Amino acid sequence: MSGWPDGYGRRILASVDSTLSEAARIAPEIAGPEWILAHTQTAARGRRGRAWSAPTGNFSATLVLPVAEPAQHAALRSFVASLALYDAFVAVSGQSSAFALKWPNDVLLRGGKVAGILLESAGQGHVLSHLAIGIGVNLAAAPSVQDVEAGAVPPVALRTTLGINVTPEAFLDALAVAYANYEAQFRDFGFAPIRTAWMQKAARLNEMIRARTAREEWHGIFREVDADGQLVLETAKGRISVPAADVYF
Ligand SMILES: O=C(O)CCCC[C@@H]1SC[C@@H]2NC(=O)N[C@@H]21
Repeated sequence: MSGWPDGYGRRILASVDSTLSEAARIAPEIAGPEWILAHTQTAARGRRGRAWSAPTGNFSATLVLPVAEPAQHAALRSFVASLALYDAFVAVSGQSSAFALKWPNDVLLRGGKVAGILLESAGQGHVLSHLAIGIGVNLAAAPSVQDVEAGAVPPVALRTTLGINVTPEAFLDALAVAYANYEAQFRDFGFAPIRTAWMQKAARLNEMIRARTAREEWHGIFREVDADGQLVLETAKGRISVPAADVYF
């Protein structure tokens, strides 16, 4: 992969509180998709209000997309972004079998978490005005296992796991090209091909997993991701579709 995709802008910051916060600040003034890359974030956030470790050398970026569509449809871009991340990892490492996708939107490297995605959005009612896709990749360093929730997959870094040094800028080049390809596919053909491609790279498909929210927990065989991006589990009480949860192996 090489070059930079047509129609996508790029801003590179030395330091920012969070590229997601910066995305919210610039969203009203942008006319097209814009990548924001920061070398350091001082207040990076992860899913479910968790803090995210973003030291210099790791990849911290947000893609801001002006969109005028229902939130449910826009949210499927977490799968678009996951696929793009997978392709970017393959492009920079030359390896594919080491990587897998964990529902809803983590990337695993040899079973450890190497990247995470957090979507944020703004708009009026059910229709959005912009979507921000925040992406963090442990290129150089991963937080220690004591710093993540008990039972979560252990964090890993690309450098220490595969011995590969990749700069955030080089990773952004690969990711931006891959993202633009999948975004065009999503725009032209909808979620179906994205869903199929995602499941081909899914971790633990047809295996027993646990899905947990603040209120409930389910055990079941991970059968598929449905047409709405929900996790389909075959439990002792039958098939269920889970719209949002944390997954444990
Ligand atoms: O919890 C997760 O797995 C999602 C982590 C998302 C982290 C990225 S780093 C760039 C962007 N800015 C943030 O504050 N968070 C996201």
